[in-house]
Amino acid sequence: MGAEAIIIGAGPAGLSAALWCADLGIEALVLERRPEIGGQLLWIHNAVKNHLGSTAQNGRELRDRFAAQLATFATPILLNSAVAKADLTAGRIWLESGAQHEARFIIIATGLRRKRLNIPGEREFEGRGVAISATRDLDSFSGKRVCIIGGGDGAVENALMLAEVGARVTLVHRRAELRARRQFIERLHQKPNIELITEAVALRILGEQTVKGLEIERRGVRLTLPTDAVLIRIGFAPNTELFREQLELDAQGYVRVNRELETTIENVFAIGDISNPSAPTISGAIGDGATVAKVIAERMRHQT
Ligand SMILES: Cc1cc2nc3c(=O)[nH]c(=O)nc-3n(C[C@H](O)[C@H](O)[C@H](O)COP(=O)(O)OP(=O)(O)OC[C@H]3O[C@@H](n4cnc5c(N)ncnc54)[C@H](O)[C@@H]3O)c2cc1C
Repeated sequence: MGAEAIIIGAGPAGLSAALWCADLGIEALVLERRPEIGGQLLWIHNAVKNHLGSTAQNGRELRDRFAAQLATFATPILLNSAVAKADLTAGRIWLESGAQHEARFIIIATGLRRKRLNIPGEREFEGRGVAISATRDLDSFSGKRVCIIGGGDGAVENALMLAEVGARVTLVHRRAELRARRQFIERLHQKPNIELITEAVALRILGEQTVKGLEIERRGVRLTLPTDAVLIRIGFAPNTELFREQLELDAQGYVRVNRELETTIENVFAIGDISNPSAPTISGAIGDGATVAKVIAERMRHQT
């Protein structure tokens, strides 16, 4: 028998939906494009203290606990299985490999990705001085010049962490005011090795074998900041391009859902960060997984 529900994405939302489906007797199949489950949990390198009922040294530790709990059920989770195409009305999904899956209920839990600037040099120097993902090896930046682009929590927190290991940090932000939380901004102003450049736009990343500079434009004037590394921390975007033609999205690409987390297509749900632009959290994603499974169980009960 095929699955009754297909869950796309194995972050907290998808894993919670899988757990609840198993508990409620719904046959589910999870499709995850990466080689391991966890979604953004794998990017959390600090302690997770705000998840009720369980703290963790980092997101990976929390992920391991989710995985252990899920392993007590027999829900199939296909890794390296990126969904490439979907006919949501027909409940049909195609993987990049060409394999096809079908189910009456589709649960989309594809989460967020880090935004890129799409400027010259960004892809060319990625891994050779340019970083989009989280910075783990902080000590390697000691004594180095680092430009960080962005003005939210991620950018300012990274600037503080790097300043603390002795990097010379320039924070480049396109607006006049930073968007980060107040505690971060107060600490930023106390660090002599962080320079803040506001109202500036990054134009291109320069280098040869490795990064040598960042060209920016500020109030109509172009200048090059000499630097050893460029970290891009300009926020997140929802992974919803695949469904753009079929679902109703808001201006930022987040899926619009009703109170049952159902999209504009019957029996197609969007849960977790992709339908929650204002408050993306682990707890919220997990709650969505529970809600969607309960809604599906109720529909199945009334139709059998
Ligand atoms: C640095 C950082 C720190 C954070 N700290 C906290 C914190 O302290 N507390 C807190 O509550 N929240 C925190 N968050 C937010 C939290 O991690 C997210 O809200 C949560 O992970 C959202 O879960 P999700 O399942 O909706 O999406 P995600 O975790 O993004 O998972 C989505 C999954 O879908 C997969 N996917 C995407 N497209 C496809 C496709 N086409 N086919 C198959 N699979 C696909 C992805 O690979 C991914 O595994 C933090 C986030 C970050 C980045």
